[in-house]
Amino acid sequence: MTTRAIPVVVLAGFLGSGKTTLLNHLLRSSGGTRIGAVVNDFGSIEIDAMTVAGQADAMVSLGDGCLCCAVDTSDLDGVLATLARPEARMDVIVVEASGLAEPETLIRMILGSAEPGIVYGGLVEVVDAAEFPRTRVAHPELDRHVALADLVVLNKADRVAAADATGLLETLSGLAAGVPVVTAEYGRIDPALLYDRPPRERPDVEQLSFDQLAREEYEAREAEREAARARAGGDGPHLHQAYESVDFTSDEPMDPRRLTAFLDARPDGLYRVKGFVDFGPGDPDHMYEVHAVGGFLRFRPLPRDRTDASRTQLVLIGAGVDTDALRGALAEARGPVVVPGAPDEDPYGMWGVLRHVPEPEEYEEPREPETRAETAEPGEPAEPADADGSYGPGDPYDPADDR
Ligand SMILES: Nc1nc2c(ncn2[C@@H]2O[C@H](COP(=O)(O)OP(=O)(O)OP(=O)(O)O)[C@@H](O)[C@H]2O)c(=O)[nH]1
Repeated sequence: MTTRAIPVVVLAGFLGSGKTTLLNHLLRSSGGTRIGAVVNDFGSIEIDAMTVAGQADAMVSLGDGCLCCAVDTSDLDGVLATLARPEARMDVIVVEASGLAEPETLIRMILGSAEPGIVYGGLVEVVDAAEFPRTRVAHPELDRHVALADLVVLNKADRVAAADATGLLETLSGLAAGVPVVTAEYGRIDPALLYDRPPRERPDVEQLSFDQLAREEYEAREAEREAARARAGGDGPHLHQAYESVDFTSDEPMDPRRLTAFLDARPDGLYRVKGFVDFGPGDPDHMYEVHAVGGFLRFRPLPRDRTDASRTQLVLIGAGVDTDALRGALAEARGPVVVPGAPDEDPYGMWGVLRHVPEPEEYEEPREPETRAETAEPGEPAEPADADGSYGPGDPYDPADDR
């Protein structure tokens, strides 16, 4: 029996570009390919890890801080060694970098890994179509990240006009000369772009030449880039140097009006918010996943019996933000707990949240029409609650739509 080296693919992209969404798409559409996921969260609450857990064949979280800053690379080596054990039977390992990571450093760490069972499998750079023009101005180093990629995914194509998407594709193709640039919505790319489908029984000689070629090609390209960087005066500042994160946890439910007022008026520098919110009596049946990226804000209801999240856990990431003020504002947005049916109950309190809930069709994997008909229970509504497909306060949120 031959043992082939397992490709390690690095999934990078600026804060909120859609890396976890893409990783989850790969995991859901793996079609038998065994994927090991390594997730590196920037904050100490591991929101990404919680979102990915349960879907991967094996998931390891390397939390709190950018992996690329680790002086000691043994953490990553240890994780790769565990996932590469023959008993784990992995076909591919995907390392999701934090949104502030330097992909270059991560690639070097993988190439320099002492683990013989792995081979560097390429860099996928995810770009947020709606935010890239702005973030690129603030962070010119993003151009360098795109240039390093082996595959560029122009994600969130649904958020820009077709003409803007075309312009962005041209820009990205110019930056990443010679590599594929694909557009995507919710990270739905063809997994074959990243790895071969179960490449189990390949003859020795083919495996060797394939892996060897990939490495040699990368090393030649890297040497060229290294020389170009040295001529230009080095790597420049790392993204995460300017950013700070605030973690917030509360066992007390959050007040929907005060939390949405805070989020709707969030300071400019606060680029990313993610996590889970418990609105207590505001919606006893659901926890809410929240995401803010730049000017974009979304809540997504998660039936309580189908999520491990049980209390409010938020990570806020920004540059030039007053972290104490953020903590104070979040503390102010807690409770008081309203007793259902009591006179001071706020029946419209959740409206501000529901305004930011997308229709499930927007973010779900497309389903075959007959799948829904087959899985529907007798009497279960076949259509969303309202004629326009939206959910409003009082409408039952159908857990089947979360599937
Ligand atoms: N409209 C739209 N939203 C998207 C798309 N892809 C992802 N999102 C949303 O963007 C938000 C951030 O997505 P994530 O996958 O968490 O982004 P990330 O890159 O992992 O974020 P960080 O780990 O914080 O850097 C979530 O609300 C996603 O549902 C897309 O193609 N279109």
